[in-house]
Formats: sequence, C-alpha cells, structure tokens
Amino acid sequence: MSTPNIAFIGAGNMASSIVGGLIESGHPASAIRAADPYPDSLSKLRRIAPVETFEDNAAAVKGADVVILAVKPQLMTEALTSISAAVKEADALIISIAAGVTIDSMAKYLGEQTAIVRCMPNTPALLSCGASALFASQQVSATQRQYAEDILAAVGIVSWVDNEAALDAITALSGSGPAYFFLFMEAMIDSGCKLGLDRDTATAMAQQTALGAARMALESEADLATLRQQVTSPGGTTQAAVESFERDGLRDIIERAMQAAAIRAKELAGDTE
Ligand SMILES: NC(=O)C1=CN([C@@H]2O[C@H](COP(=O)(O)OP(=O)(O)OC[C@H]3O[C@@H](n4cnc5c(N)ncnc54)[C@H](OP(=O)(O)O)[C@@H]3O)[C@@H](O)[C@H]2O)C=CC1
Ligand SMILES: O=C(O)[C@@H]1CCC=N1
Repeated sequence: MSTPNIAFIGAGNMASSIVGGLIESGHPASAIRAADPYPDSLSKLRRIAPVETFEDNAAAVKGADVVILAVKPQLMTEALTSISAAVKEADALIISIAAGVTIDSMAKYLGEQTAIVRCMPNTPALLSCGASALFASQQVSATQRQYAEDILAAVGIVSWVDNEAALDAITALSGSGPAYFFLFMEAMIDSGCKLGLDRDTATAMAQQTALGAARMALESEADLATLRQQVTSPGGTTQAAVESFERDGLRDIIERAMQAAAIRAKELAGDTE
C-alpha cells in the first residue's frame, strides 16, 4: 500500500503527538502537512519535523489522502466549514479525533458520501504508548480503514469498536484516563510529603511505582485482583490502605467521574449539531 499524504487540521497537542509518532515510525515528513490559524502552533510542529504548514485549512487538504481533524469540539463547525469544498474535491478519508463530535454531524458539512473514521486517542501517543479506539462509517473503504489503523498504530495500540456510542465510553476511560492517573500520583506525592518525605523523593517513588504497576498489569499472567492481593499481606499496611479506600467509596467515585466524562462527550456532540 502506498504512503498516504496526511493533512492535520489543527496543530496542537494531539496533532503534535501523532506527527511525532508517525515520523518515528518512518512516515516521511514530506507526506505530512498541517494547518492552523495560529503561526506559533505551526512553528512548534515544525520543530518536531519539517512538515509543510499552512494557515489556510483548505490549502492543506488539497491532494491529501487522509485529513485528520484535531481541533477542539467547540471549534469543529468552523473547521468543517473551512474544508468542506476541498474535502469533496480531494475525496479524502477524514479522521476526527474530537471528543463527542458524531459522524452524522460531520457528514452534514462534508457530504453524506464522505468516508469518516472517528478516533479517540490519548496523550501518551507522544511516547508511542497511546491507546486509540476507532469507528468507521460505511463509506470507509478497506484501504482507508488500513490507513487509519496504520496511522494510529504508529503511536500505540489500536482497537476498533463496533458502535459509535462506544467512543464516548472510550473517551471516559482512555481518552481522559491519563489525567486520572496523574491526579492519583499528585495525591500520592502530596500525601508522601505529609508523611515526611521530601518532594523529589516522593515524586521519584510515585513515578517508578506507577511505571512498575503498569508494566506488571500488562506483562504478568496474573489478573489485576491477584496482583493487588500479592501486595496485600494479611493484616499489613496495604490492607489498611485498601480497606480505607473501599470504606471511602473509591470505586463509586471513579464510576461517577467516568459517567461525568461520558455525559460531557455527549454534550460536546451538541455543539456541531
Ligand atoms: N488532549 C487530549 O488528551 C486529547 C484530545 N482529544 C481531542 O483532540 C482534539 C484536539 O485537542 P488538543 O490537541 O488537546 O487541543 P489543542 O488546543 O492543543 O489543539 C487544537 C489546535 O487547533 C487550532 N485551531 C483552532 N481553531 C482552528 C481552526 N478553525 N482550524 C484549524 N486549527 C484550529 C488551535 O489553535 P488555538 O490553540 O490557538 O485555538 C490549536 O492549535 C480535541 O477535539 C480533543 O477532544 C482526543 C483525545 C485526547
Ligand atoms: O478533555 C477532553 O475533552 C479531551 C478528550 C479526551 C481527553 N481530552
């Protein structure tokens, strides 16, 4: 399969992460371009790779095989309007990474025949450790499906979901998920300091513990509950901490937070409808 020409609309955090991963995996910079109304974002992106940049969205879409929409959901209508004519001419695959924004609402601007993949990536894509879920509209060809999968596989694992609504749950889990772990680590570091550690020591210990736990969860044959039990000596320190978490309703707290994220994803859809 030939290397697709990829145009990014929006050159912010996620676009930069994906461009970094693509370059790392051997995608030539000459087959990547990006548009953003703000020159600062474009120069930051050019520091990652010598990609061609545009301040005019439609100019970036010309000749593209794949257009990746990487703007905030609230700015999607504006971005879709700016590329509508160029997309119809280019016959390109559209990949949207915006939270919430539905395929139907994008097709209203881009045309019902446009091939659209909705994707929910996450920021560890920057380290090629991302987790992306994808859903394709019926108009997406087998080659275009492979394009989408290859692009996101360059920055981490890829999972196809069989219904579009599942992407709101994915957003609540892995899209927003890195922030939950960072929050948990921030709280652990603060608590370590209250117990008398200096901040550098507490930070190093929390970071390495998160890395070690993630690697064990991924690489061990034991399930998560078993791994947890292996740390939890009967009558010991971990048991005291885990019982405190359970008494305080940690699982309910997480469930409510993820429900709030999924509800917010549905609300964001409304902005482009
Ligand atoms: N950050 C994350 O963890 C994740 C984000 N997403 C999704 O990715 C999308 C982008 O998020 P993120 O990269 O964090 O956001 P950023 O704000 O970092 O990037 C968006 C970029 O688009 C630019 N922009 C604004 N309006 C337009 C326009 N009309 N045409 C072209 N470019 C425009 C912005 O400029 P300016 O900043 O000057 O407005 C900015 O440079 C969002 O839809 C979000 O839902 C998905 C998964 C994870
Ligand atoms: O917070 C957000 O809306 C975006 C989508 C998932 C992660 N960041």
